[in-house]
Amino acid sequence: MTHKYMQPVVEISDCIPLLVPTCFGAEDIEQYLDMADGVYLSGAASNIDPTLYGQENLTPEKKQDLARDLVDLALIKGAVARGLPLLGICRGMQEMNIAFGGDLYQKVYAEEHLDDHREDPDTPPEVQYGESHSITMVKGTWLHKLLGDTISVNSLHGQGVNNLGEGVEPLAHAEDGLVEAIHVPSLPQFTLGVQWHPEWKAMENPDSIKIFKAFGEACRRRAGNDQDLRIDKAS
Ligand SMILES: N[C@@H](CCC(=O)NCCCC(=O)O)C(=O)O
Repeated sequence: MTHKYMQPVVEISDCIPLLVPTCFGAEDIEQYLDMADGVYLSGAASNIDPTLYGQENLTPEKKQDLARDLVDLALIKGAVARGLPLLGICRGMQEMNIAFGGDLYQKVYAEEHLDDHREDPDTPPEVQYGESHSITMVKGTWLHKLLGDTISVNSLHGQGVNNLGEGVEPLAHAEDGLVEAIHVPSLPQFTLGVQWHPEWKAMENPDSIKIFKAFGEACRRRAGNDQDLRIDKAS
C-alpha cells in the first residue's frame, strides 16, 4: 500500500488507515474487521489468480499474488456480512467482482470489441496516470448524481470486468463498453469499485474528491459518528 493510495483516505475521506498484511493468511481477518468502519482495496500490478474465477491462466508471464487474493476476498466477504462500506480501486474493483462470483477478461487488449486500456510503462508516471479516455455514468444511479454524465479518467489495467457477479451492477462504462465502475445495490452499505485511479493526485481532481468524501461519509455513518469530533474543530 503506497502513499498515493493512503493520502486521499487520510486527507479527503478523513479516515484513519489500518493496514492489513497479506502475508499471514486470512485467519485474523475478523479481528481486523472488528476494528474497521470500512474496507478500502487498492490497485496493484499483479493479476488475480484466474482459478479463483474458474479460468485457466492466459497471462502466465504476469505476476500473481495469491496471498493478497485470499486476504482481500475474505475482507470483501467479511465487509459484506458486517455492513461495512467498500471501496475498490482497479485490482480492488476486479476482486470485488470475483468475490460476488463474476469473472474478468484476462486480456482486455486482445478482445476485438475492446480498446487497449493499458498504460505505456516507458513513459513517466505523470503520463501513465494522465487522462486516457472518458467514461459515461449509468443514468439514474447514485454515481451519476455524484459525478454527472461523463468524466475523463486515467487507465492502467490489462484486465477488466467481464461477467458481473451476483448482485453486481455497472455504474459507468468506457467508450468501448467496458465496465468502469460497479456497485452492489442490494446491499445496505456503500459499495463502489472503480477501474481507474482516483487516488492519483486526488486533491487536484474534483471527481476524486467527491468519491473519497463519499467513502469517508459512509464510514462515519457506519461508525455511528456523523459529527466531526476532531479536537481542532471543537472550538
Ligand atoms: N493486474 C490488473 C491490475 C490493475 C491495477 O490495479 N493496476 C494498478 C497498478 C499500479 C498502481 O497501483 O497504481 C490489471 O492489469 O488489470
